[in-house]
Amino acid sequence: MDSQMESVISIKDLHMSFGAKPVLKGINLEIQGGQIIGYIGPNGAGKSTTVKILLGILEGYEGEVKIFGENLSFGNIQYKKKIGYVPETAQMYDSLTAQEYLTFIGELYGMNPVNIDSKAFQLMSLFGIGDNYSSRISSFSKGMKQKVLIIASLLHNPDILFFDEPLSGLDANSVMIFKEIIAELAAQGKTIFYSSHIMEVVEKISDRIILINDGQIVADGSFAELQKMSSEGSLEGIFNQLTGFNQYKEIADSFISVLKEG
Ligand SMILES: Nc1ncnc2c1ncn2[C@@H]1O[C@H](COP(=O)(O)OP(=O)(O)OP(=O)(O)O)[C@@H](O)[C@H]1O
Repeated sequence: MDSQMESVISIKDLHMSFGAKPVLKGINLEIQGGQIIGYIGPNGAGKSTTVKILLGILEGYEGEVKIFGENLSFGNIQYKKKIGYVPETAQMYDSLTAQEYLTFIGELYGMNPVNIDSKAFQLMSLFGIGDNYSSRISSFSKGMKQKVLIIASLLHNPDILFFDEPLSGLDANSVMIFKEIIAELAAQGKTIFYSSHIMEVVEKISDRIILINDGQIVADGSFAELQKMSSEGSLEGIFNQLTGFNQYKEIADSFISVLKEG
């Protein structure tokens, strides 16, 4: 079996434009199972656009995108049952209780309602919010909502997980639990596609880091490999260098000057 056949995600020469504006300019990626992929880049670089194409919720791209060997443009959506997703900002049906919401999501994935209920309650309890299982989501704090979103993405035991800023709102203890969970999921062979702007976390958890800038991949390798191609020691420094950014002080000073006007 060649490495291409083993790819869980395969992207070839992916282009995407919104109107006349090119956003993805030839992305090529082969991703094998059992890895945590840190997918990083500046605001507007094209990360969410890539993920939405992989999720099958954004069409009109050029190039070839395959998940589990299945070409997405052929319209077979079975692969979606093997995918979990935590979006950066989510519409959560706030008037539902956590129990109702998770049951709804689990049923969308074809799970048995009894299994969903048992699993969802146990997972919420493990995340310290079991007492809120029957409460409306509208009464939840930001971090509590985020925990429900994480549980919703994992409930059906997917093989690929797409996380967009999954730690948003989580307290330090919950962050440790979450990092451990994803490390164990990757060890089981699952693929984690992890988008975040928190460089310290991406640096630590990722087996492979893909840096995208202006719709193109500008670095792809382990943190150690990225360090070798840069004079910087931290991922934050490598990010600044490879995206050609070094004027943070000047910009901050100008910002303060504008604030002082009038
Ligand atoms: N539906 C849309 N219509 C028009 N332009 C869009 C649309 N979605 C995204 N874009 C544009 O595509 C570019 C890439 O956006 P995308 O959301 O993929 O960036 P990102 O890397 O995820 O950024 P961030 O780090 O800010 O989340 C941006 O310039 C954005 O304005």
